[in-house]
Amino acid sequence: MFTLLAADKLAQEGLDFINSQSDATLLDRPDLVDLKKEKGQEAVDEEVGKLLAAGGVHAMAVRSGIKVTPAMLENPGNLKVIARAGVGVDNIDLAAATDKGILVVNTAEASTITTAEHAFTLMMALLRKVGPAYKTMSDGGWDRNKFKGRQLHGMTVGVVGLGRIGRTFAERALAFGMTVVGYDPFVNTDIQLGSHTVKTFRTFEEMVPHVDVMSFHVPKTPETTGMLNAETFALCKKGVYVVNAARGGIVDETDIVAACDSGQCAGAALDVFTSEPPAEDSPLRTHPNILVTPHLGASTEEAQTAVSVDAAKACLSYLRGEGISGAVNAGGVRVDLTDQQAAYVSLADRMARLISPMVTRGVSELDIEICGVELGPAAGTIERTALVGLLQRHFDTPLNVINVGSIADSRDIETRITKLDHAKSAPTQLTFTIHGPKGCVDDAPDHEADKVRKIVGRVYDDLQPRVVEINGYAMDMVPAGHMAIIQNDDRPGMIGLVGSEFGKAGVNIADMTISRRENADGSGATALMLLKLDEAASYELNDALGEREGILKIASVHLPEA
Ligand SMILES: NC(=O)C1=CN([C@@H]2O[C@H](COP(=O)(O)OP(=O)(O)OC[C@H]3O[C@@H](n4cnc5c(N)ncnc54)[C@H](O)[C@@H]3O)[C@@H](O)[C@H]2O)C=CC1
Ligand SMILES: O=C(O)CCC(=O)C(=O)O
Repeated sequence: MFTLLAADKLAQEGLDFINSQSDATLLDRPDLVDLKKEKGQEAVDEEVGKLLAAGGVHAMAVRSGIKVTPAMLENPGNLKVIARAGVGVDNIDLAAATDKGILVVNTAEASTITTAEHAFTLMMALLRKVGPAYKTMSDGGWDRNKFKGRQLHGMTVGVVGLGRIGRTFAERALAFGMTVVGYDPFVNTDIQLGSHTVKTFRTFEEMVPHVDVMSFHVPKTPETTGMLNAETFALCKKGVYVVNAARGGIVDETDIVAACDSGQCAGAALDVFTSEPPAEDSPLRTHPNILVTPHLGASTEEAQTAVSVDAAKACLSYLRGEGISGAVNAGGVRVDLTDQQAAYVSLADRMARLISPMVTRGVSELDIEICGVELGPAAGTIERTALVGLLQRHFDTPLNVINVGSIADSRDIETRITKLDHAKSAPTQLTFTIHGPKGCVDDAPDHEADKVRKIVGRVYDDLQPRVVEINGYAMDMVPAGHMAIIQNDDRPGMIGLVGSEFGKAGVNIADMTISRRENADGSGATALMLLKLDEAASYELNDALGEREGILKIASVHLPEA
């Protein structure tokens, strides 16, 4: 049974969806938003932190009403996924969630049209002075001269951020007879919207002198914060209009008040604020040329229903292993795999765990060769799974496919994936080659092949995983259960020696495969034994065997049963 904590005010339809599922229960806590207003974010951190630490929450959905902070996620219990019912994830500490292995998803598509419509509404209302005209009338007045506005048709609007909402806004502006230009560092050419070409500029500074109105549709990042400020206002036409329904602070709040005072800005419409709600005495609330709405961009029945249902579905789909949609922090990871792909992901886990104890000097590079086009979609999952298997025994932090990428980055571990389209002669298989930090994985490799660790695995038609090679030793064994890998001189008596040490320790050898590799200088050969055991080999047994003449290396590992 999965429990979803609705830690914000989510539309009923999403909550009803959770309640309608036989494997899910709902913990609806819209009061957390009021708690934040009354007692602050710390009180929310404490309250949600307690709920999570108790272990009964598997998924959490939020809007922008509360923040998801590192303090809240200190001990996340069984929390596996956080869904943002909306687009902007700036209220979720992604690094903290990623470090704890928690998937973060958003519902990016569901509120696009609604938000673009709100930005467009703000632009129209701003240019026709609808806000102050309404205020005058509701105060009992009537003034037709004071509220003369401007016509959109014929004006040039600059769209900052040509993603989903920016383009949807642009389409509407074109329909109103505006000229649309844009700036987006990730859009390198002019874009075609219907029969219209939207000219794009290389920099924001190049665009602003050309526009009568500008509208922001960018995420809040270090690059976008304060991008419209006193300096860039100075480059604008006098009397420019500004719309911000993206995030507070993208337009500098002090500088916009100054620009509206000086007339450099004829008027601004803001839906979003650096601090929400803004202070009661904020000049943004009362400036005659500033129109404000309380973060209503996504607030329509249609969008809120859609984001709430999408968020609930995304959580359950991940928890059930059906798929990941809207992932913000899990690039390339998929859970909706075919049986064959899933079998190769399981093989990757086993191969990495098996080889992990033989990597004694750390890892600097992992080369993953995936032979077989049918495994292509699973490449990201295979990569992350291999890293988890390789690194987990060396870390106290629980690793998973979500957090392992950032942990590997923080340790300068480079992963390279080569995808090969197998020819008829080459079977579908995975090969991992692990390089140590100083070009070696081993303190004193006797053989060139032991400078790296290489393991090759395949899955046959029975979907059972097989290891077919370790460092040049050919074999064919299902890696499962308690296992030991022993490298020894290839000479008579070694099998007996190993058998008798295990026998003395009372550990039964259930299966054994032996492979021989010639020494490069022709001086003889070494062998690799891969043993399946009925129970774990103790440290003492490993130590005792490791001391025996002719035994070069021994490592043991426990893998899931196949
Ligand atoms: N007011 C509200 O209630 C809502 C506000 N939003 C805000 O709208 C933003 C945009 O949403 P979508 O269009 O769905 O996102 P999107 O990801 O489809 O588009 C964002 C665009 O911004 C561009 N961009 C990134 N850095 C930039 C920079 N320095 N300068 C110019 N462009 C840059 C990206 O290349 C991308 O094309 C969200 O990040 C969110 O903050 C979204 C929904 C509701
Ligand atoms: O209504 C909300 O939850 C805010 C929507 C929003 O800002 C977003 O989706 O990014």
